[in-house]
Amino acid sequence: MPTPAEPRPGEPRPGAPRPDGRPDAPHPGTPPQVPPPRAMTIAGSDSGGGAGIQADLKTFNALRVFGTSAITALTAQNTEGVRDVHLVPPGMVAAQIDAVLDDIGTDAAKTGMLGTTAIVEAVAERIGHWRDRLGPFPLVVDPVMIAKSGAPLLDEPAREAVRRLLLPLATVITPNRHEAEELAGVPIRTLDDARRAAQVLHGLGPTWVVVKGGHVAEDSADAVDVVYDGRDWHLLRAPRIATRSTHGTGCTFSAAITAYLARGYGVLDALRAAKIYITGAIRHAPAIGRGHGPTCSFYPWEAAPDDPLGDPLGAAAGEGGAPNGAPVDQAASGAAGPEGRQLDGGEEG
Ligand SMILES: Nc1ncnc2c1ncn2[C@@H]1O[C@H](COP(=O)(O)OP(=O)(O)OP(=O)(O)O)[C@@H](O)[C@H]1O
Ligand SMILES: Cc1ncc(CO)c(N)n1
Repeated sequence: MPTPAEPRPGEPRPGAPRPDGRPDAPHPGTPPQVPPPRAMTIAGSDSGGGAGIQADLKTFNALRVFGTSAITALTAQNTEGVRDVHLVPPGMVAAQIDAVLDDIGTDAAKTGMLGTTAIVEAVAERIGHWRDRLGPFPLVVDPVMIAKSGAPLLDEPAREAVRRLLLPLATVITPNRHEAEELAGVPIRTLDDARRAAQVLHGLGPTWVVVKGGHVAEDSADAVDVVYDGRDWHLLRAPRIATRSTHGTGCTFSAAITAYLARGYGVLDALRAAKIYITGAIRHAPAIGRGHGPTCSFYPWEAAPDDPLGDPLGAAAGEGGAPNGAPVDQAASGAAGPEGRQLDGGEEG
């Protein structure tokens, strides 16, 4: 019988307690674990659990990505509104980012509620620093400004800081109608207005712009998001669901984009997969609270318990060994929504 290999000098014996007191990696006899993709959210806490950090971490988890966080603010919030806000000192926001990225690293990150200019400055500075150290991980900027209930989540002067410091760092920005109007200075009523705003926003430095359509043409049958990368136009189209459960839809959508980027999807595939996810999460929203209820982050587990949204775009979407291996448009041309409907309005001139 072969004798078990002796550990080399300096290596711990399998199963022995680690000198730093941290739990040892796999229990002897268990197969080696492949570490999951990692995603970080830098955002505000929503005590009601439907938006902000909570929506982001639930979404990362549902999409099988290990989530980490830096909290920028505490909100006392529920489905009816925001009762109070307590901002985290910018140095503490930076310390959370440093603690996570110094040890755990990340495969993608997103920002949500940032509150003030000082927090925007701290976040932009630390992201620049850690991208220099770790490599240029993708960053999704959801330029959150006001809650659905109307409460401000970013003060007026900080908008300029978002425009100047954060948008140029972004791989993808995901403004809703109001945020796109504010940042681009373009009023939006129609999809053509959204295209005009996307063009202006692209000029501010992000690689991809998604102007979300939740609040554009609200009487139309579909919820359509306009996508622009400086060269090509795409539409993310899905049926508009008649519901009051739309609290945190923007957070959940941008978190899903971040999760798919962390999993190695190309940007357009990540957007298409995230659109499928948010549509399903809205459709399966639970009846929670008296106001605008949350969406259902874990609906894929109920629909297919053995394969929760393994790959909504089909095997071609390029996870694992061959990220982005498939031609993006070929992969997406087969992407049907939860209704079996085509989600992508296709390329446009
Ligand atoms: N009723 C709906 N039915 C289907 N999709 C929707 C609906 N409302 C929003 N969406 C989609 O959800 C995503 C988020 O868009 P939305 O414009 O609601 O973000 P938001 O206003 O930033 O949300 P929030 O402020 O609640 O976080 C987009 O893909 C949008 O098209
Ligand atoms: C903390 C937080 N972030 C974002 C939003 C936007 O939905 C919210 N309502 N609360």
